[in-house]
Amino acid sequence: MTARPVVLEARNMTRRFGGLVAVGDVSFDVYEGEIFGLIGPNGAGKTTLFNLMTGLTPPSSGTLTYRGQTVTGLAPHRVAAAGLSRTFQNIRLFKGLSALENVKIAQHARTQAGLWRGVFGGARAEEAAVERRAWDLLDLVGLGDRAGEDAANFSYGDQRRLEIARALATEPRVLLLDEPAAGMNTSEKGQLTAFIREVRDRFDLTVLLIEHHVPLVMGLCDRVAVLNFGQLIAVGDPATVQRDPKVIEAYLGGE
Ligand SMILES: Nc1ncnc2c1ncn2[C@@H]1O[C@H](COP(=O)(O)OP(=O)(O)OP(=O)(O)O)[C@@H](O)[C@H]1O
Repeated sequence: MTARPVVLEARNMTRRFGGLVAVGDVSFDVYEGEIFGLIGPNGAGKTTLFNLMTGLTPPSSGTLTYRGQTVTGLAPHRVAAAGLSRTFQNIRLFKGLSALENVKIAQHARTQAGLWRGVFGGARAEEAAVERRAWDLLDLVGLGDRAGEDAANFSYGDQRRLEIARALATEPRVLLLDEPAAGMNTSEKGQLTAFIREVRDRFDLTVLLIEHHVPLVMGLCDRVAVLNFGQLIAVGDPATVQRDPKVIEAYLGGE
């Protein structure tokens, strides 16, 4: 794993909210193609760290570089355009719009740029390509036969799949998933490991995920980082991290 190129370098990332250090001096590397899990007790700073990495929250200090390019300080849409795309703990679909429309909207930023670049293809060709790709993505996440349905009618599991399709629509190189199993039933959770691996392989992605469901993290992730009170207390392969006394203490002491 360590022979692979580093795609993300987090260096001393810190975020304070008043007197609270939500994320304190966090540094780690993520290697190309790995599935990297971020765990920790409630309030440990996981979502804040994702927000710092994707431009939603500016860091108090520290940097994130993606393939050598500093992405901290960029607006969220610029971070996405650089290749980092994410889903949210609280699902952010457009309710009242169909699954297909939800995916098409997510492609919008990319295709506008493409519209100006495309000398030979007109708007109609562009629209057809958007539509085709949206269908492909829905097929991939197993929702191809429900493309016309209102996203509001989907189960949690299906809404999360649709969110992943939307994230993939921006053609990311790195996919950040905030609690992909939240709200899923046991059978949906069971399918999620294979699904995330399939998405990683098919799109040649690096995947970061926050997840509370420990068996899922342990069975899915190549490496795991553990946050506790904003501090990174362990990074390593799942078996080693699970045995780490600091990690055991954080979970037993915190919950
Ligand atoms: N915008 C904010 N303003 C003030 N405090 C915040 C803000 N966002 C997060 N915090 C605080 O920062 C700390 C870390 O929160 P965060 O949501 O990142 O943790 P988490 O590990 O993602 O938690 P959970 O597992 O419960 O989702 C918490 O104490 C939280 O209350």
